[in-house]
Amino acid sequence: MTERRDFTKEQRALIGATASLCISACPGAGKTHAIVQRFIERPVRHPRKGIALISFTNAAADEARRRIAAGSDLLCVPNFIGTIDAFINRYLVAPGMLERKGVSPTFRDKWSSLPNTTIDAGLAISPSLDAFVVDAQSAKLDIARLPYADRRTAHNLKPEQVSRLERLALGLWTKLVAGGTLTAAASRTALRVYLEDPNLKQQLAQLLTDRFSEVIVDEIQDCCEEDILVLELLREAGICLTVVGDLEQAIYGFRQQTATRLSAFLHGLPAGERLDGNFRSSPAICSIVDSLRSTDDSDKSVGRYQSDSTAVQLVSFARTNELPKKLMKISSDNHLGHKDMVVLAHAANTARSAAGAATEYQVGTSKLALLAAAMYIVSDESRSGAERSQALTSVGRYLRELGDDGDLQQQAYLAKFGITEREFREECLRLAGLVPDPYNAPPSALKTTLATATASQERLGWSSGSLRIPAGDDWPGVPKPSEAALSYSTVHGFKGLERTCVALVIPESTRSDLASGVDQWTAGTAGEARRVLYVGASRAERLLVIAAHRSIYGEVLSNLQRDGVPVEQV
Ligand SMILES: Nc1ncnc2c1ncn2[C@@H]1O[C@H](COP(=O)(O)OP(=O)(O)OP(=O)(O)O)[C@@H](O)[C@H]1O
Repeated sequence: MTERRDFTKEQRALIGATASLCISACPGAGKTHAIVQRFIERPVRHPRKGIALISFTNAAADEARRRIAAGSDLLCVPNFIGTIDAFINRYLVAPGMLERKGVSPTFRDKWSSLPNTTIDAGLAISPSLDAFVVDAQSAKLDIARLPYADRRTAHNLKPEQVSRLERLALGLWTKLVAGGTLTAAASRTALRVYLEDPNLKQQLAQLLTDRFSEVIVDEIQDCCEEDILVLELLREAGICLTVVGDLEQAIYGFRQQTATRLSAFLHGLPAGERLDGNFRSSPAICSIVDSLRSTDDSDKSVGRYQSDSTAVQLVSFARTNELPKKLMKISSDNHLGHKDMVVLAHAANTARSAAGAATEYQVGTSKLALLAAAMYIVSDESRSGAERSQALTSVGRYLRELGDDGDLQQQAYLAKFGITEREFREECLRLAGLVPDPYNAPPSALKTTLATATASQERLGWSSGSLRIPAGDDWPGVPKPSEAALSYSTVHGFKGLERTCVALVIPESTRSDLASGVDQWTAGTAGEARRVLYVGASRAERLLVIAAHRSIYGEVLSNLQRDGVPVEQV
């Protein structure tokens, strides 16, 4: 089962409640631990029904699974542990689509994981279908979703050219969805449609009641509008609902639009006592978390660092590439190893650079170069599992585009070649493993190796014939190993996680969202940018380093002093 621990009286009240309940909690209050324990103890169990434990990110769902012993029956049907997207896909959209269209859908993270999903209108750019905001009736190009290099070109397109792209995008989207392939956004569009049909809504509610006696939702503050629709459906269906969260940790923009509806929903649930004991962080960190919070709630350090007197460390910088050295020195001065520190920032590039990692690479646009980069990343053990898995998806996509069946939907393609999705990925992995470092030799060598991979070509139906060798038989760009001096993440990506030492980077005031969070903090106003600072700071257990650009350093220092946060300038 889980790690042994003594739960507090407040945590026990959450674990043992026998009816629906809404609990708010400070960061590090152990709400995730408590709800995992509730999932295990199941005070509202039913002999045939399961319990669902829903999180908002894959990382959080993985963490919940990790805390429940591997192989435990609790991880199996009829129980569910996963993200809200997976819950919606499996228990609402899949049965809804089967009922409505007689099709069992498949779900993809992004359209770009599928072949032939770029929109080619004979213009200077061919955006991915992912760059469009689509509902069932219209598609709209969202320039912010384009690669940086394409944005200027996109801004210069004539209105009729944009309309042409949008028409083609809507056509492709409609074709893919009708064939039963959906991304998370498409799935939510379908969900709305299904829940507007009273009969179908009733059927789906019945399916949920037959399946679950209780649904537990972690991080309730992250709900968007469709998620609230689902919660309302669960409540109407009479399923016991246990929801926990911290409204101050709402750091996704859509929360703004849903705040009122979410509050109304939460007010309809019986409220439990707020959990205000922070097991994660030292007193100094609890103190800056209180300062960053826009309400008057105050937390108490009650965990293993409650007697630690280390102050928050404040460091100034002019350029982020000065930071790796400074941060490493701070971690050694505090007797911490480099692995104990994570560098967090709002933007991935800032975090990457402050951690001393290689910058993003440009590998060119030829299929051979793209395939080489994806194969290289798949085999690069220094990269994260997510990055390598995404690269494997890209290998699959490029191979499919090299075949005659690129237009077939993935399910039809797999059926045609008599393989499962898993076998498809294994084949892609095998192929990538043939040339773990394509950059050791010129592009023509990779092309020759691919031409001799006949078993893979037959099994997956692709051919290397159309691959062009880049000019001069030289690689246009080479992905550098992603070995960073320190580990790093965006604040959003590190939500729900913790580390002994966190370095939170606040870049130059004119360019950064976090700097506007500092303005909100100074002015005492609530805002998402301030909440991002709050989430970032509250990930630290023993040592929090605030790396503030020199343009904002003074303001950060005076806020800390104003609120009595123990601070040391380093
Ligand atoms: N009763 C307890 N006794 C000791 N340590 C605890 C207890 N409950 C939780 N913890 C520890 O506190 C830390 C935070 O727990 P958890 O991640 O569950 O908090 P959380 O409320 O979900 O945090 P957040 O919302 O900030 O992500 C973990 O390291 C956990 O092991």
